[in-house]
Amino acid sequence: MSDAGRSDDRAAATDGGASDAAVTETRGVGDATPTGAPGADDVLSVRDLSTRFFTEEGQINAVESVSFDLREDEILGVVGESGSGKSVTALSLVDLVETPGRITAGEVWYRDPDLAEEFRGTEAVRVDDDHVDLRTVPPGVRRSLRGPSFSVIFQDPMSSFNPSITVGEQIAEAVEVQRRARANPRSTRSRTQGYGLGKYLLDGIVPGRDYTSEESMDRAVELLGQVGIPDPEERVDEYPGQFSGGMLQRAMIAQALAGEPDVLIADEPTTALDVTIQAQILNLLTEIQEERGMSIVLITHDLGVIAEMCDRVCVMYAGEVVERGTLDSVFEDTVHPYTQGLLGSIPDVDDPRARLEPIAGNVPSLLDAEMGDRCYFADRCPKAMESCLDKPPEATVDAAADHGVKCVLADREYDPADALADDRFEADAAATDGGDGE
Ligand SMILES: Nc1ncnc2c1ncn2[C@@H]1O[C@H](COP(=O)(O)OP(=O)(O)OP(=O)(O)O)[C@@H](O)[C@H]1O
Ligand code: NI
Repeated sequence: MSDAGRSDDRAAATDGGASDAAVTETRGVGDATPTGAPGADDVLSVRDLSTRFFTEEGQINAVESVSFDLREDEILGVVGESGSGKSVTALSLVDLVETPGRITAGEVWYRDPDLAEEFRGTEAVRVDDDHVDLRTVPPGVRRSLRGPSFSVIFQDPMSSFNPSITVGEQIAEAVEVQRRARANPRSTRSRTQGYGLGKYLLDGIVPGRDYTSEESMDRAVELLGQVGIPDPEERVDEYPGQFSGGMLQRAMIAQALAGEPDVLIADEPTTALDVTIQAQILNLLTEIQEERGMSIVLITHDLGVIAEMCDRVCVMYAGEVVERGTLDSVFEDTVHPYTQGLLGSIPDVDDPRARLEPIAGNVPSLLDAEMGDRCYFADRCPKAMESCLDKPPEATVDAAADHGVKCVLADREYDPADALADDRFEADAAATDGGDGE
């Protein structure tokens, strides 16, 4: 497999063509590496998405050329340690990255035949069959999709409620936005006008009282009940501050479901909850997903949750997707030592006394200046070799299982004789500082 067409420049993320060259050569029949146009059953196809934060300390590469497909009716798990770029990826999908952050490259193809029809032939908007690259549509249209098309359950429930509006009104508003969008699917303008209330107070718009219909309020009560909030008829009139963290988390899930979105992005939706409720909520998500045919991106630290719920999985490390594929293939034919490490840290249900083995070392800072151009996991990797000082291209493990990995072990066995000496990283860093780039 040739590495030839590969640009060494990290900025190659902005130049999909060059960085894809090597990947294309490794592709098998099943289109394992998501580099081409979105497939017909992909609700969402992300290509080479990069998001950076431009801070005083320097440029932080929070999301580094991430690509994946979200299929219709599937749950895609995104897993990785703290700081691996999961939340920033989620925010990037819905265009909610805030300054000093910015999406610097990539495509976010969303399947929406009406939208595609509306923009087909326009110059600035990229359309591919039924898919539209959301990065190229006007920002107002992008916002209008939040709710009826995309919903996000954020890690921090406080951030998605306005403290001065009752929980019920905010959920009812999400119901109304969805109803308007459904009533008028072809008109982007009507959606855009509908946008702005409920959870979109992120943009500082506050709905007036009595804005929501009784019908939507009834639906809000129903949704609160569904997510396990006791006495929903009463709680619906309370303010977010009157809810405990766990209750608010559930209310946020109700709010996200109110829009009946095509795509639900759930960022650690149950971290704040106790184990019983956690299981309840996850069951609820699965049920609703099956009932409504929704696609879910489920972000979690917990590979156990992934194993239970997901069809497909993306493993993130240091801003990159390092291994991805169907659950079975990634769990059974694991290639990346990082994935192996995460799997090793799942509690063994059959043997509760089994020790957890967290991966030694820490996630790198993601500061561009400190990242270099090699496998980012190499300095924690029990199988690091000399070749890991070069950036590994994504290789196909099993095309049929959509299983790809960024690791040299994809096509060679680990040989302890090749083990990398500990001081090689410093030597490599020194060489990079000396400016050996081409
Ligand atoms: N507002 C910000 N300003 C600067 N850097 C940021 C900002 N938000 C995120 N980052 C950086 O982006 C990186 C990825 O963060 P992210 O929140 O996506 O990680 P995560 O995988 O979701 O972690 P966790 O599991 O803890 O939620 C972090 O290392 C952080 O340094
Ligand atoms: Ni996060």
